[in-house]
Amino acid sequence: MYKIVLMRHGESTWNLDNRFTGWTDVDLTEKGIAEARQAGKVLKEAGFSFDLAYTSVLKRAIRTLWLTMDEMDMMWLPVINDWRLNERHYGALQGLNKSETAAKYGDEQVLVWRRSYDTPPNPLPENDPRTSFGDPRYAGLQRSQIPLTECLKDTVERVMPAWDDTIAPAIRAGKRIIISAHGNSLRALIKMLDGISDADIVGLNIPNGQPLVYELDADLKPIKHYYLGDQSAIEAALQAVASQGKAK
Ligand SMILES: O=C(O)[C@@H](CO)OP(=O)(O)O
Repeated sequence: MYKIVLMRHGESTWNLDNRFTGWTDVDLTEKGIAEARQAGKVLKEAGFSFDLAYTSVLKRAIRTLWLTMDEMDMMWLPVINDWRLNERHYGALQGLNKSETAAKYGDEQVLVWRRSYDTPPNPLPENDPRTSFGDPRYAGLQRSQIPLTECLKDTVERVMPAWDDTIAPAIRAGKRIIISAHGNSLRALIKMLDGISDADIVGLNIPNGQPLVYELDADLKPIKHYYLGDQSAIEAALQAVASQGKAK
């Protein structure tokens, strides 16, 4: 049996402002920093240790990992930064306030943009200053690999090769891993791991900064999963994420 830990970054400045974030590289708030440190404490108390970490190339996930590892006195842990673990690209919605967008277009439309499997928001125009073309962290990619928008299906299509090519082989080789990533890149991974249907994935939300343990069998199929920490706080955090896209 293998055990891996998935964790969404702590609260970011744009989570606090309730803005669509996607590939925008915003940092953690003070609360996000505290959540990341608390995650480290909880993991340490539960006896976890790791051989390898995976994260995205976005600082909210990277810093969450650093802070969690600092609490565990494991700053030495090897880290693989993989752009394929980035948040789902939110297209032209990036930067807009979620409640204001719901007031303008309706809660249902915003739910489709936030949670549907295959409906992407409108893309960023190619010449929009918010695109990631020219950003040195993506210098190794083809232009066609740098999204202008994504639906969850598109995110699954880049997260899965990261799982198949690097993460799954490391787990099979006996490495104890932690993945510090994002709400929707983790939804993509969990959809695949648990075989969640396109319809049911709409209801899956991931709270900030809470370690989520997956126990996997020899074929890397999930046996069970559970959040570590205060279960009622986690439930409240899940409901709060679900409500972010409502007008009121
Ligand atoms: O804005 C985003 O990029 C994501 C994660 O914070 O938000 P949502 O939960 O609306 O998909």
